[in-house]
Amino acid sequence: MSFDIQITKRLGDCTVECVMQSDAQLVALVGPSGQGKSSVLNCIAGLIRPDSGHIIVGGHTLFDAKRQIDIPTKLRGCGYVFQENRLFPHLTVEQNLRYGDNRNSEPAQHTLAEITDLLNICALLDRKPATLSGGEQRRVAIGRALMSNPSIVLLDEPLTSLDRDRGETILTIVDQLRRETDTPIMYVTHQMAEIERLACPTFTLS
Ligand SMILES: Nc1ncnc2c1ncn2[C@@H]1O[C@H](COP(=O)(O)OP(=O)(O)OP(=O)(O)O)[C@@H](O)[C@H]1O
Repeated sequence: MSFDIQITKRLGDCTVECVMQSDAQLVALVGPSGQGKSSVLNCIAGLIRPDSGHIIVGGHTLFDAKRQIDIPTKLRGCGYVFQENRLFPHLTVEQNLRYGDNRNSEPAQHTLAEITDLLNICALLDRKPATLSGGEQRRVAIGRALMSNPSIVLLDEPLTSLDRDRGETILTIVDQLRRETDTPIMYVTHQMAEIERLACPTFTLS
């Protein structure tokens, strides 16, 4: 099973509950703003700790409260594309990409050349993030995530602040990732149009 998740996490006054079981390589997590979607991604990435439950992705148990399993963040292999990109402003695009370079001992799934080609960012390698458009920054952030040889790709509202054409470019890249790799991908959005376009199983939080 690609995703077997059942967690609760208290955030301030509310408790987020996520239940997700799917064999699909790509799943979407949808819901209105403030419902806890990013917090679920943070739990999967190991940035915050659920209060209860388990997280199993691609057959790997990342967290299990009962069995006292809590794999450290750096060993979880999450390629996380944050809503706000979080590129390093003092590094060039190439240095940002190489920061994520093959952070585990597995053979690299993709070379720098393949990733820059896939994302159409070859011409940007010497530029700093501040000189890039929103769509270019998002593609570099996706590239950095892919360079880490991820076991899971987490995309947090990747179309935020992009116009329709640039958004479509990102959706095409997600489609390509789905076709060309078997890496589980979780796609967070609050836009039903994106879900319809990706045609993937969709989960909500309670
Ligand atoms: N450390 C925290 N302490 C208290 N409340 C928190 C904490 N982290 C998040 N929250 C609250 O939990 C709720 C869920 O936040 P989260 O960012 O996960 O939602 P989201 O669904 O991803 O929202 P958006 O779509 O706007 O990004 C929000 O109300 C947020 O204010």
